[in-house]
Amino acid sequence: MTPTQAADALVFFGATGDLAYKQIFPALQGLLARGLLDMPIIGVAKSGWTLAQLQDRARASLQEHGGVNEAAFARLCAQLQYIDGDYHDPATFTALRAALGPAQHPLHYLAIPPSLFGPVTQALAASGCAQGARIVVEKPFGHDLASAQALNRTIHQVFSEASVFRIDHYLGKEAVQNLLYLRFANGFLEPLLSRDHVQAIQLTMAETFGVAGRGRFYEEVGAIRDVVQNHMLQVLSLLLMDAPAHADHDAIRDSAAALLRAVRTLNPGEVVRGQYQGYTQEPDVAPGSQVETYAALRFHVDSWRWAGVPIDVRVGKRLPVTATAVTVFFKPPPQQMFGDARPSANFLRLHLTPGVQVTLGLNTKRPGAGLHGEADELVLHRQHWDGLAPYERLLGDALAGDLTLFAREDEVEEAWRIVQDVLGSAAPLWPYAPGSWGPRRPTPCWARTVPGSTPTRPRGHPGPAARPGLGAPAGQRGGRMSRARAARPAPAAPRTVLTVDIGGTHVKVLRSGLDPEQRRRFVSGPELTPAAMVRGVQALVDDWTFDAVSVGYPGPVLHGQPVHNPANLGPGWVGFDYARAFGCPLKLINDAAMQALGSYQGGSLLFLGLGTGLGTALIVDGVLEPMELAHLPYRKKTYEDYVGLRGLKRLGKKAWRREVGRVTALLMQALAPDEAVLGGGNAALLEGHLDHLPAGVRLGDNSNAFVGDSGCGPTI
Ligand SMILES: NC(=O)C1=CN([C@@H]2O[C@H](COP(=O)(O)OP(=O)(O)OC[C@H]3O[C@@H](n4cnc5c(N)ncnc54)[C@H](OP(=O)(O)O)[C@@H]3O)[C@@H](O)[C@H]2O)C=CC1
Ligand SMILES: O=C1O[C@H](COP(=O)(O)O)[C@@H](O)[C@H](O)[C@H]1O
Repeated sequence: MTPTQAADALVFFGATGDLAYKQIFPALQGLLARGLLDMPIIGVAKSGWTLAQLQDRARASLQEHGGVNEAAFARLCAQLQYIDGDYHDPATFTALRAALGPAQHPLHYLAIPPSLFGPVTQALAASGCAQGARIVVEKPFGHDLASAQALNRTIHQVFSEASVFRIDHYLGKEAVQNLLYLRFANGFLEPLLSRDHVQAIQLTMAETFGVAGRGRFYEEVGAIRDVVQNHMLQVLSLLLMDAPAHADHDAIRDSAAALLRAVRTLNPGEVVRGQYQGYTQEPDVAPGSQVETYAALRFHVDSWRWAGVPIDVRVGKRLPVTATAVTVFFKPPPQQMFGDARPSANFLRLHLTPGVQVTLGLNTKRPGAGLHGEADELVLHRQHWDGLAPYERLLGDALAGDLTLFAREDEVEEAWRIVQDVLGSAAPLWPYAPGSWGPRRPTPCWARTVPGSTPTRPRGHPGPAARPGLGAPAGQRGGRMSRARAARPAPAAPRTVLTVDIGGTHVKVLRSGLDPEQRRRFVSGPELTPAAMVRGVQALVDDWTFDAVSVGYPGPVLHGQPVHNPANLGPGWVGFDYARAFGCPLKLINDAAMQALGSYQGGSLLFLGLGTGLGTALIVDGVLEPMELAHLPYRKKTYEDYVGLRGLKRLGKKAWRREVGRVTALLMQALAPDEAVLGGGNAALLEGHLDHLPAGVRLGDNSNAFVGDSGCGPTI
């Protein structure tokens, strides 16, 4: 069969399965509604069902996934046949051959467990059902490189490559096709996408839900096989490939395959694997399962165009949002012409799910006197979601014989080669809290959520997909470009940040990219002035280079400035020009807030910093609120008098620990956080004494002070 001949029968194996229920019946109804499926539709499975039962199942599927179009559903019922039989039984295929009748070019869709792809292909050949036919193969295509190669060999014994449609539903997404179109239909964009202008790329696929009843399947794959080997690498190949000679299937696939060949095989040392807490309690999941539900991976493309540009991919289940987006960060201008702080990074962000959105991050002049800038976003978003659902588009293309949106043999094998060394337990597995952005430790800076790279729901996205022809409001085609003042700051450029943590006994410093063990410190105390602090820091770090300074200040901060002097240090901290003294862009925040950020894993968190004083901060659903609870009355004094250093000295360790427990319990009662973290220099005295503390309390890691505001911390 040549690729341009349209199919004259559709056979779908796996008719009673989960995918058929969630995706295939809605796609069939969509195709029928558009008049593209005027042929026999034959479902094959082994449930022992009747045709009427399959029709009932189809109706239930449509009711749950977009609604029933009665006219199209009536056609579906009229055209639908059902063959009940085991795929290992040749009689099933004899029955299929008979049901196909005069059809010359059937399309066989294998929506079945991957272990059956080979046997069903062979049975199709043996029964004569493969003659003149095409085949659609679900994902995952293989389990690793060797099994993918073996499956390709098996399939090619029966079908030529031009008749094999390896489905990756990401390629059927409107936004993924828009990525291809945007790149090569706009002349200005293409020259910018190279190492000359790009400093980093980040692709995140986040899902709030877990394995959602697919525990058995997930146990065999894990996140890397499930979505990195296929969806993520397809997106990267379209984003990074050179321009194809034409828009036809082979030219596009040639470019994508050439790109994949240049992607370096992943190194386990540049992969972080995580598993959400509670995964092993999911149905069909092994108690001690080592399967990852989260992965952060650093890719390198060894090509003239992309050499040296870090490409970070993060995927995970039970993360804070459901969204997929890729962000290209551009290099800053070569000179800083204006006196204000270094401008935010320019970026191009493509939201891939849900909906379609393109965002360009720019710096523009703030209206008013002087030349001062602010971060702006130009946002192109669809008013209504009226694109074809991916399965409808892909099945329609396969029926028509259009291979453009299907993965080719060499692409699939290259993708397996790329992930091959990081499959299974090649990298250690770290737990993470559901609703957080993945494991905290020992996640390197690059693998954490970089400010601004975090996908949120694109603006204007109406939520669940409304399907055309089903009584949904008529979709408005075309996009709308708006100039949107960024609701939160545009992403900071990935850059080197010196973090300074000012404490009552020591000032500690660390540069981003260094190990926490490499932090340095000098003694502070009641005499320390800000000028002395700056001199001390500069002396300590004169062999380090950095682009910006981040200061954790031990007192209340408003609009980036101290509100009053720290209780335990010298005078002069209010009104001091810290940025001028350091001679570079600087951000100052409350020190407890900084540590809280470093400890935050989602939900609501109360942070108590047990140092010379008592630092307090609360984060609720990503909103940070530094607080000054230390000076509230407690017994005859204040909280700080009991749990700060003075309290420790006066009471002794044992009684101090009891007071820490009481104060923590009181504050937890009042503020009802999901958890409390006790950090600060004296928190170490609680190790081995956690029985003094209420439930829901954990000890923080003091290096979080450097994580929280080093430019690698979570987006708040
Ligand atoms: N579910 C999803 O969300 C997604 C699934 N996929 C892929 O789609 C494919 C199908 O997945 P899914 O629908 O979840 O799987 P299910 O286990 O839900 O369904 C499997 C289907 O195959 C049939 N089947 C299995 N073994 C036999 C056999 N020996 N003889 C006859 N029929 C058999 C089952 O029939 P019966 O029930 O009658 O036994 C059922 O219809 C897989 O490749 C999966 O990776 C891809 C993306 C998403
Ligand atoms: O293939 C898969 O994709 C889905 C995500 O697809 P999306 O279109 O909703 O972004 C993922 O949840 C699933 O685990 C995986 O098998």
